[in-house]
Amino acid sequence: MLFTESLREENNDIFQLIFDHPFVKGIGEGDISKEAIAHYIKADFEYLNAFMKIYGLAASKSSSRDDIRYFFNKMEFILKDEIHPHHNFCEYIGVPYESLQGHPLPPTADHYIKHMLYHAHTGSMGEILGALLPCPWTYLEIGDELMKRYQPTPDHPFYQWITFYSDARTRSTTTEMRERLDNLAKEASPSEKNRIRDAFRKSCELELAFWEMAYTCEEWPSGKVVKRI
Ligand SMILES: Cc1ncc(C[n+]2csc(CCO)c2C)c(N)n1
Repeated sequence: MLFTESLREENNDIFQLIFDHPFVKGIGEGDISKEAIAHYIKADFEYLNAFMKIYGLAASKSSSRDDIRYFFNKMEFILKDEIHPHHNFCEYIGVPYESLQGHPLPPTADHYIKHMLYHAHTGSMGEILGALLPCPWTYLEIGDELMKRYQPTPDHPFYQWITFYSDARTRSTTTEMRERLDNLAKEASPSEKNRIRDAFRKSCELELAFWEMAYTCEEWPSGKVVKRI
């Protein structure tokens, strides 16, 4: 069994909890509160910024031009394309995208970003990819699950969102990242493989927690945050 096949199997419990999460089901049903969507976009705009920075850190740890090109292309894809699903959500709630940018992160998004940054700064390339992979993989499977369960047509309010993630490009992002990680795993020691497993599972947990954060409009316990300058 390939290393990433074993990761998928070990974390199937979390994948199923994600498919059954009320926010994710709400995408399929075309019914989510405006507050939850706005909360999601505010955090996810910052999440995508962090994701691009992590690709940059991974590029700085790359030893071949092929690897540098790979991370560069992935950054460009986020900048140019990954914003389309955000636009779909913004149009649905009738709020300009710009007004949802630059907000402080709620605790779960803050945790997720710092978890990825930790592995990017301290870990091997395998560990970085292990922390990043649940992002495209869970969204690809959400897209597939929603297509299967709800068979949305172009008049569905989240048709663009669902088809974006069940599209061939999210599939190839996932497949390429898996192939890179499977190749690295062939050379990895048992302790490194365990660190990759840990990074992967925590990112799966944090993907699930991110949906819950948006659904419950999670805030910091005091209700106050220090604004960044
Ligand atoms: C919390 C959260 N997790 C995953 C995605 C989806 N996503 C973000 S970047 C990317 C491409 C990776 O190269 C994908 C699929 C999201 N928007 N927000």
